[in-house]
Amino acid sequence: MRVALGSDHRGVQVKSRLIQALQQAKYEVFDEGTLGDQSVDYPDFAEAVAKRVASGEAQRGILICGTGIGMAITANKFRGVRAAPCYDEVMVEMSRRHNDINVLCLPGDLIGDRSIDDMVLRWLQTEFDGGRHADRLAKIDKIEEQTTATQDISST
Ligand SMILES: O=C(CO)[C@H](O)[C@H](O)[C@H](O)COP(=O)(O)O
Repeated sequence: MRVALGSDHRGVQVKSRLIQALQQAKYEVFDEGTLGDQSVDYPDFAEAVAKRVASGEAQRGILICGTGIGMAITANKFRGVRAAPCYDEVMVEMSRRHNDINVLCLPGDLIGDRSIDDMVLRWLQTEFDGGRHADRLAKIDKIEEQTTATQDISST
């Protein structure tokens, strides 16, 4: 599985640690930056990761900023991306089983001493439950199609 990772300055240390853990676990990794601790704008990195996932070049994305919120807002602008901030094991597992999220947004500032590597590996390995949850995701896809079509019409 190919995984794209991105962070802003608040998530860069967590990103480095995760890249090592994922490579050790034999995942193929794209590092979309940032690479240093200078202040940067999280939408730039969320865009890079979301494009990898939306295009199919990566099956999953992981974004880390202070809270994960801005990353999720940005990534969800891309068709086919389902992103959410998750901060503990239960959120991580349910985000896969019920919502089939493909971009995990982590709060670098709030994760504390939790084992982030284990949390992320659990997220990567948890399957979607399907069934009634798939019907709900289909409704979200329909809304996405309708709103995109409306936006296209109003911009002409
Ligand atoms: O979630 C975020 C954006 O919604 C993050 O917490 C950012 O990392 C944060 O806003 C960056 O703030 P800074 O004061 O410029 O470090």
